[in-house]
Formats: sequence, structure tokens, C-alpha cells
Amino acid sequence: MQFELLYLWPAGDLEKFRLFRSFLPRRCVETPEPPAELGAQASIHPDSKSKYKKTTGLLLCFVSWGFWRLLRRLVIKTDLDNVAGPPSGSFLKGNFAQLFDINAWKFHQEIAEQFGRVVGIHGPLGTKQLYVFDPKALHHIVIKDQNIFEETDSFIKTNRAFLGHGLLGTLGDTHRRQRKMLNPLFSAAHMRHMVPMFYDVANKVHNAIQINVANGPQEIEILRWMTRAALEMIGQSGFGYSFDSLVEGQDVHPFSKAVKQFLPVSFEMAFLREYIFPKVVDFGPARFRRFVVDLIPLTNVRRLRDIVDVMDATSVEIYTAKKNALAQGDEAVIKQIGQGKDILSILMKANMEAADEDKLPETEILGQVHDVVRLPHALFLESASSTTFDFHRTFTFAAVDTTSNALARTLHLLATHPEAQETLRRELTDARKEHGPEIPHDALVALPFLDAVCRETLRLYPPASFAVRIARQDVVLPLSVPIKGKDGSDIHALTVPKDTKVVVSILNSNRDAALWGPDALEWKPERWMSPLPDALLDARIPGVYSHMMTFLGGARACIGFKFSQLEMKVIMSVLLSQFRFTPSKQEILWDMGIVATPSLKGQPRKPQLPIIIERVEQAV
Ligand code: HEM
Repeated sequence: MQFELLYLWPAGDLEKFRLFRSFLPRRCVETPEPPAELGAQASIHPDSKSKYKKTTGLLLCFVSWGFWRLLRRLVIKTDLDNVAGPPSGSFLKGNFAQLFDINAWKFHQEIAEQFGRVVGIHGPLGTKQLYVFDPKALHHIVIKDQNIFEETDSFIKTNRAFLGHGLLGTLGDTHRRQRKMLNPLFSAAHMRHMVPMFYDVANKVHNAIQINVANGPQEIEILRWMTRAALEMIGQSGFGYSFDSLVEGQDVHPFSKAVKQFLPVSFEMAFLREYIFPKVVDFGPARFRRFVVDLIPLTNVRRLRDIVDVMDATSVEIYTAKKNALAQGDEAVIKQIGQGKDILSILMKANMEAADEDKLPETEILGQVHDVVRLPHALFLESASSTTFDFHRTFTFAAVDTTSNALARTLHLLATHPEAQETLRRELTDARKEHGPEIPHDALVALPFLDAVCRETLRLYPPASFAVRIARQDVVLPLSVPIKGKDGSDIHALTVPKDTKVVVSILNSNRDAALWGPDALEWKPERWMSPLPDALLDARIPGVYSHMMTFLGGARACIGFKFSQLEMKVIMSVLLSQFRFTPSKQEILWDMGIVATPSLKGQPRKPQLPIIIERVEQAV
């Protein structure tokens, strides 16, 4: 088929037009160059009428097919039609806007209270979806039938576009291979090695705060410090790279700002991410997609592009520095790589030790910086980078926002629960008296109240409130407790049709009063100091962490959950033993987002958590 270009090009921008034309398939290159003055022009080939007819025919077929799919969806009944749920918010978006709003807390709570553990919700254009926190159904989704309930295309494709081919952007065998290689790095044994470095970072944060509060209590924006600390911890232990000196007044690494903005900006584009990106993300070569992205005038798209560029440039910088040091025979670096303690080193070490025939090609390690063929998915990442960079981006992104916001939440809760704060301080002070200021790994993880505070915070306030999966084939989803169908029947299991999206409600699973007891909505660290309710133990929640879904479960559970526990505990042991936290007078709102983030009521949304900090007298 021959294409004819009908162009409406801005006057005077001939260079851009030529670049655009160079991306077109060869058969389109006959496109005439526009007249010098450009402007709104139309060039229609005299023989083109029949071609337009063909095109119109094709378009009609496409629209009818879409219409048929839509009609089928509306007419053919499935088990999902019998599941009760809230009315649709709108035909175009279904319940999307209510579920994924930054203030969606109430909606999530209400649908759980009103409809129970399996809720029928509306997707865009009349599609049916499920919202689930029934324990047996969760077990099937994340463990038993995890190969059927996969991450959605939007999750995989957009993560791949923004973060590359790391764990968050891959499926199936590639994901399994990566997981197998990385799991040992997150074992309890390996975590021990990280403790001294974690203390080093925590002490620097302490020193920076100490300077501010030397003359009395001060209101300090603590989320910024938690983000800097979390980034530094993953930077050093993950990549042997220091992002930040953690000194007040010194410039924060641009990467730190980029990571902090990544999720809020992504969340603002949730609908686009979910329903539009997956359709366009594979279109044409990466350079072309990047060219198109540069033309899109939407502020959020530009912000996201710039954020991803910073993340990409930093990853390239880190990798290249190690690579060059290796090439020049820098003994210190080679020794460090030989020890294989950080993620990047593991990749490099594996390659150094592999037999010749098994060695990863340079392109896979160094990255096909301009190889747009091997990374056809890069949308924002013009420099289509390597697996190694992708690990870097994936981990910094996954590790920083989640843990820093969890830490900020914990400090905020302790500020609003002074008794719990004092109990914790006493426990930490005693331990420091016994073991010294850097409580060793085994003693630290065994502190019962510290552990209870972490668990309870991550139960009631999981940083990620939900995860979304899609059924790749028709599948039966059994339930622990039957639900009442709209027709009054008892439903023990549902046949979930292929392509149904399922929202796993981490939030409501963690707050299920039938399992946790009538005080499930209260923050009570003490609940972890006595045996947990039998109902909870019998329910067999499939989460990797303490009967909770906070870190999910199965093969795609959070790989860093022990890492995050340890860094939280180290930071809290240092800060709580020396500072007292009280709430700011400013009202804090927690935006649900992809990761729950604090901001100030009545002010333009900006992630921040002011908190009043003072030095504890006779701190140990
Ligand atoms: C409180 C802190 C954290 C929370 C609540 C959290 C939560 C989660 C959740 C819910 C998922 C599953 C996402 C999905 O499949 O939809 C996940 C995946 C992941 N997390 Fe975390 N995370 C935390 C900290 C960390 C840390 C510190 C790291 C790294 C050091 C990390 C690395 C990852 C990675 C790489 C994945 C993808 C795993 C895979 O698909 O195989 N996370 N996390």
C-alpha cells in the first residue's frame, strides 16, 4: 500500500519535518517536501481516491471489530455479572477514577464494607473487573495460578519503557532467570553485610538533623531526609555508588529528585498509563517514539520524560565508571567487584567468571546504547540501555519511594502516639547500653517492640494499596467464604474470563476485621506482642511477610522486603534513641498514589512531611 501524507506542519519548521520523514517507512519517503513557507498545506496525489476508499474500508472494518468486541462484552453474561459492586462512575472510565484517585481511601474502605471480599467493579467501556481480598482467591492469584494472573500489559510495558528490562518490566522465563540470579543478594545472610553501611548512612542523617536542633526543637521536613537516606542505602549496597554526602545544604543528587517525582507524576497519568501507553509503546523504533514524545505538549509527559532521562543518565554514569575502572585495571574496583556484594557487581562478576561460551555479550552488559533493535520497547529511553542499567533503575525506583514513605509514616505515627514512642525509645536505649550505639544485626532484628512498630505500620498503612493482575485465560477462582450473588445464590468459586483485570486489595486484606479482629483499623503495635488471632492464622494469607499482603506473595513478591525492614530498623534505632518527634501544626494528608505519600492540606500537592524534632536529654 502506498501512503500519501496529508501534512499540517507548523510554518518554518522544515528541519523537524525532514527528521520526521526520515523515520517513515521507505514506501512513504516519496512524500513530497513541503513548500518553503510550510504552514497548513495539503498535498493529495491525483490517483489517491481509490487508496482513500481502501483506507476507509479498512477503518470501517477496524471500527466494526471494536464495536463487536464492545457489544459482546455488554451482551454476553459471565460469572462476573453476578458479583455485586458499586455503580460505574462513568461509561468511559468505569470505576477507574474512584479507585485510583489520590484520595481513594474512603472508596476502597466503603466497597469492602458494603460488598465484602470479592467486589464486581467496572472497567472502561463497560468491561467487568474484580476487586479481591478473599484469602483463598489471593492464594490462587499470586501463588497457585500466578502464571495465569500476570501483571497487566500496562504495568510491564510502561515499566519497561521507564525503567527498562529489570524485574518490574519482564515476565516468564526472563523474569525467573533474573530472580534466580538476584534472590541470593537479598537473603538474610547477605543482609548482615549491609548493616555497617546502613549505620553509616543513618549516622549521617542523625548528624544533619542534630545541627538543626542544637538550639531547641525545630520543624524539619523529614520525608526529604528519608528519601535521601533510602537512596544512599540502595546506591551503596546495590551499586557501590554514593549519591549523597547527606550533609545539610549540599546539593541533592538530581537522581534523588527524579526518583521522588517519578511515582507522583506516573500516578497523575494513571489512565494514560493503563489504557493508552500499552497500545502505543511498541510503535516504531525507539528513536521515533522518543521523537514523538518530544513533540507531545503535555506537561506531565515532559516531566516524566525528563525524570526518566535523569535516571537513565545516572545509571549509564555508574555503570561506565565501573567499566572504565575495570578496563584500566583499577585494583580497588576489581577487588570490590570480586567480592560481589552489590547488584551491579554480581552482574559483572558473573560475566568475568563465565566460561567463554557462556559470557554475556558486551551488548548485554555494557548496554546497547544506540541499539534500537534489541530494545524495541524504549519509549522515553532514547539511549535504550542495558540490562545492567535496567537493574539499577528498577531497584532504585522500587526501593526508595516505598521505604522512605514507610519510614516517614512510622515517624509520623510515633509522633502522634507519644506513649508508643517512649516505649520504643526505652527499648532502643537499653539495647544501645548493652551493645553500643550500633546495635548488631541479630540484636536489632530481635527487638520486639521495634519489630511490632514496623509490622503494625506496614499492616495498617501498606505503602502500595493494591496490585493489578490480568487473567491470561479463563480460570476458576475459588473463594474461602462463599459470597452472595446478585441473584441470591451462594458463590463458592467464580469463572474469571480471559482478559479480566483483577485488583488485589493489599489495603483491605491487611485491614480485614474478620481476620485481624474488631480493632483492625487501629494502629496497635501491641497486637504483635501476643499471639495473633486464630482466624488470621487459619486464613493462610499468601503474603511473604507476617500474614500481610504488603509485599505481596509468590514469585513476584517484593524481593527487597528484608532489605527494607533492616534499613527501617537501623534508621529508627539511631533517630528514635536520640530525638523526640512531635506532630507539626500543619495538617498532613496521605495521598494514596502508587505509593502512599504525605503532603500538606490546603497546599499544592508536593510530597513532604514536616515534623517537630528535639534532642532527647541524656540520649545514649
Ligand atoms: C516498605 C518498603 C517496600 C514495600 C511496601 C514494597 C512493596 C512491593 C510490592 C507490593 C511489590 C509487588 C508489585 C507488583 O507486583 O505489583 C514489590 C515488588 C518489588 N520490590 Fe518492593 N517494596 C518495598 C521495598 C523494596 C526494596 C527496599 C527493594 C529493593 C531493595 C524492593 C524491590 C522490589 C522489586 C525489584 C520488585 C519487583 C519484584 C518482581 O517482580 O520480581 N522493594 N515491592
